[in-house]
Amino acid sequence: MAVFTSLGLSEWLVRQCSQMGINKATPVQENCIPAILEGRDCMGCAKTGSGKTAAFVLPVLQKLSEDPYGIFCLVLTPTRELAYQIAEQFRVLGKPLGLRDCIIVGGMELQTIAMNKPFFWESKSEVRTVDELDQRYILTPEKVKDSYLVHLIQKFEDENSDWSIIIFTNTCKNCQILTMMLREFKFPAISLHSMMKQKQRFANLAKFKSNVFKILIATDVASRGLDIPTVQVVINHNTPGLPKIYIHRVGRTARAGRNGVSITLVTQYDIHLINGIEEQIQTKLKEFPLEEKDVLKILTQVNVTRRQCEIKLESTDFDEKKQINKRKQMILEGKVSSLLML
Ligand SMILES: Nc1ncnc2c1ncn2[C@@H]1O[C@H](COP(=O)(O)OP(=O)(O)OP(=O)(O)O)[C@@H](O)[C@H]1O
Repeated sequence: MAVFTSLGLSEWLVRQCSQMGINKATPVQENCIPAILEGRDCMGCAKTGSGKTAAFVLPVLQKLSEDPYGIFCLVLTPTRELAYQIAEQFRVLGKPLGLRDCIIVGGMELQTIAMNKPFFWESKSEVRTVDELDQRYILTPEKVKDSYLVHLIQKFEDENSDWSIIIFTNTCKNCQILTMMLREFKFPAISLHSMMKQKQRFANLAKFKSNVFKILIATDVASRGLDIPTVQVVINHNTPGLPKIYIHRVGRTARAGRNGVSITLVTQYDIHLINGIEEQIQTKLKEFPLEEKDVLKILTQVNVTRRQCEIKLESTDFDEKKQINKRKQMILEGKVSSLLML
């Protein structure tokens, strides 16, 4: 690993990095920072949690410090939460510059920016090595996905004093129901999905980051880029349909060289999806050992609780299909870009 000064970064930036515990450059930083400093267009591709943000934030700050004038940099992100997270990195690293930033989310038109002759760097492996991330699966019968989940969380709670879990699920409705259900079981759970008001999304994320709530139940709105170093476990409540989504989701743990576990709940109908994932990540998922009889003990209680939560949700105005249709209509009418809907 190279030290930052050897990559051409100024002393003040190296000092800022070391205050954040960043002393040696990761491969994506080592390869991209000099190219960006040379003024070349650059595309960097590396595994999750490997410091891609600092790979562009650092050279941007250096260039800005050399000529601190005007609107210098526009960063586009796939989700609103990520926009705030990246702005925070700019603020922390760029503090000595008195950097001013502006976050724009939702409700604006986007324009395409043309790039020519980019420098392209891709790491050999885009996915985690087994050393850092222990990737597991649990084969579950169809309609008892939820009992396994409750049992798993119970197990983590019993075995660890300090724990934090992200559970990914496929729809906003499922996300909402799972949160209600886990709360019935007195778990400290909170949700994050795109049917929530933005203010609530930020508030919930902040509560999870500060460990007030130890379980975040989220849709794929949280699967890209979120950097919460304390997350030890990612549970896929549904098997992701695409390997790329799997890679992004499980990449929310084992960040920056830390260890982590991912557990994917798999039904007999998802085996082909797991095969596709294993092929892409070139790793065989290992089975997560669980005592089935312990799961069966809570089966009825979990099913009844879930049904009660579904009934409770039906009595509210939570209508995911209606929301989706409304958004599609807005995109069709050109009132908003699909990118800004995430
Ligand atoms: N050189 C470094 N040494 C140690 N930690 C680092 C280094 N660079 C960045 N980090 C830390 O690593 C963590 C992950 O960085 P970052 O969020 O940029 O990863 P990423 O590659 O963008 O991940 P993802 O693909 O999931 O978005 C952050 O907490 C960041 O502060």
